[in-house]
Amino acid sequence: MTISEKIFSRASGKEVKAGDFVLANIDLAMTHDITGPLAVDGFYEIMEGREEKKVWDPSKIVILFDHQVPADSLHAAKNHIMLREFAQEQNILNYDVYEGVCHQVVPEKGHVKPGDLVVGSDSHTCAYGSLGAFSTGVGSTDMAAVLASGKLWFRVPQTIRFEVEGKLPERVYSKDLILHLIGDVGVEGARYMAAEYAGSTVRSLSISERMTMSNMAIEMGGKAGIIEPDGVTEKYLQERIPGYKLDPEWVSDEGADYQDIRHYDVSNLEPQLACPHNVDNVKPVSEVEGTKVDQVFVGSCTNGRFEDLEIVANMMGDEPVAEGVRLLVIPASRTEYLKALRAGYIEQFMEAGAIVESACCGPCMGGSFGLLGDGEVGLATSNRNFRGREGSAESFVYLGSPATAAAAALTGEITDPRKI
Ligand SMILES: CC(C)[C@H](C(=O)O)[C@@H](O)C(=O)O
Ligand code: SF4
Repeated sequence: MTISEKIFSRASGKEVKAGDFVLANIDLAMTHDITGPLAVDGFYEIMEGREEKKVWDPSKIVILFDHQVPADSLHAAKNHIMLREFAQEQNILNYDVYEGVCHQVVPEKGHVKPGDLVVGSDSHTCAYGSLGAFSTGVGSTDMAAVLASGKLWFRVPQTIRFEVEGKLPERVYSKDLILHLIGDVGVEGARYMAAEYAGSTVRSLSISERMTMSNMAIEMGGKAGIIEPDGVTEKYLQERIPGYKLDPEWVSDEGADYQDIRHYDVSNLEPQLACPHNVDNVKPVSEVEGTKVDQVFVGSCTNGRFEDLEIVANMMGDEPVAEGVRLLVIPASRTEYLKALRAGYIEQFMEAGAIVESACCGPCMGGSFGLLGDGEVGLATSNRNFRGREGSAESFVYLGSPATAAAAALTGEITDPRKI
């Protein structure tokens, strides 16, 4: 069995394999300020006529505010009021108004562990696969059903395994690797499959770097982006769940039935960029060098952690942001912000002329602020570059690693970070 088949077997109480339809028990459900209100409406619709209108288990629900914080419109403010009231009424204690981007906060607070079945009403919920959970995004109506019953039906997905070997060269990171994989298989390459990342390269990555890879599984159509848990996972969890011990069950069996196994050697991988307007339009940075940029955005659930900010800070040193370029730095959570603050990086960014905002999604999906205007070019460490994603439909978004972002912030154009 693959790790995903094992998780679905446990969650549905019977042995299942890829292709089976199951009704599974959910271990954790996450919703946020954009998709939450619709899920809550749906929940009350399901509950109509019942005397007790209670969620299935308040301790297994997490509600976070991140896409439009602080409220950037009256509509957002209304959504926030509704969710706060819902959390209070339902006794949902795991809710927070300004803790940061959901996909950073959920693992950071120790809500997810290997073997869990997690759903979130956000497509990048696949990020928690970095901890060996089967974690996937669902729509608000599915979330309504989960809030009411704690169950959801699934077709157990096939698995596509990515075996990655070799040491990542200097200034080449897990973001470059995942972009490379997406470029290779395409935006539908893992459609409805669990993307399983394995091999010595993946093993050598920190949880932060693994999160970047799991986060972007959806950009190849993946249902999940799962990494078998190991000592690195155990250590991360022990810092969050006192006494946590890794259960050796949560790995794929030798000879498990895969849809496809793909092999990669990253020893010579160059820094990669997803070019406008699709995440699978991936090219080595060297091919796009010299393109002028108007805005560099360092942040999001993909690459807004302390480690990412550290890469940018180290590359920038005491150099200023290039003239005419807006560098927008938005840490992914309050915790990551504080770590960067204490390390002196926030001060460094401010001195360099950057705009530093508190933890939220920022311009990642063209939400609250930092939008690109007609004809403008942005380079972002986030995960999507669809037309209009960060503002104007006439703007252009490139996606790259924090190092590639730092290089562009320093030079004002797309630059190979290995040259800095
Ligand atoms: C707002 C939400 C539905 C959306 C998602 O599901 O991914 C957003 O987070 C995104 O990244 O596009
Ligand atoms: S940071 Fe971007 S990708 Fe992540 S949840 Fe927010 S909008 Fe979605």
